[in-house]
Amino acid sequence: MSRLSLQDVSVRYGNAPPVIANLSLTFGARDFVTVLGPSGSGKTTLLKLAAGFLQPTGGQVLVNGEQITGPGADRGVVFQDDALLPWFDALENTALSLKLRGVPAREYRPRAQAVLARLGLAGFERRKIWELSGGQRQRVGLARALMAEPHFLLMDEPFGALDALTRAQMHEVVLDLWQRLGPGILFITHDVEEALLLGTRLVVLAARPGRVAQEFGIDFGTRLARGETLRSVRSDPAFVDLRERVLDLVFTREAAA
Ligand SMILES: Nc1ncnc2c1ncn2[C@@H]1O[C@H](COP(=O)(O)OP(=O)(O)OP(=O)(O)O)[C@@H](O)[C@H]1O
Repeated sequence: MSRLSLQDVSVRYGNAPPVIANLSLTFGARDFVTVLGPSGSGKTTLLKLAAGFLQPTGGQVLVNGEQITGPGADRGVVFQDDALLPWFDALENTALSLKLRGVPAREYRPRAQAVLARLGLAGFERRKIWELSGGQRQRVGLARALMAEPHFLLMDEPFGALDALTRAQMHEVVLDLWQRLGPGILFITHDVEEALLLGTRLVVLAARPGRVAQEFGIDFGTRLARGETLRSVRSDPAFVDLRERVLDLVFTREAAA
């Protein structure tokens, strides 16, 4: 089973104080780790380390015990600004990495079509990016990340710009693909409810330097994925209590920083 491990990592930009110090975090297939923390606590930096876009100045990032040296097909990345190419259609954006590698269209088309259909975009393959809604664009971003059948999905506030209803729909999409395909997910968010509703583990970071303040094991996402309603989960006293505790933890620390 695949495991991604950040071991005692630190990041320092130039001579400035460290942005992340001695942070350790390991997750594997079927883990859904949500990461919450005040602005500047190093959430995006953490994701860049896991993606291999950035090398730590101390410590190691390992996939299955091997130190990573850069991005890899085993790790799919989704950002908030989905970085889709507006002059390509949904299918070409989905298949972009295969297209760039020279894989012929007759091979990448059916694969991209299947992934788009899984994300509810059957019939939208030929639409240009500017002809899609925000939620549909994020689905294309997700489809692109899924094309290589990654073992890990790394998501940086992917739904931050969406309205509440579309965001709730995207939560269902992500929980469904997590349940069916089982990648390990690292999901960065600013939103306490989102962090609680999706994850199996919630990691709260503290700032200056970025480090793990606390970790909680949670089952709300698993319950939603199994069919419990959002209303029932959100009104569960365990959910309400934990939301208050986490809000306290994040905002008290933010105020103190
Ligand atoms: N390339 C860079 N050069 C110098 N400093 C950087 C660079 N990238 C990030 N930083 C600094 O590192 C710190 C952590 O940034 P990061 O984006 O990881 O935090 P974050 O928790 O994701 O913040 P936010 O919630 O505001 O997105 C910030 O103080 C930021 O200014």
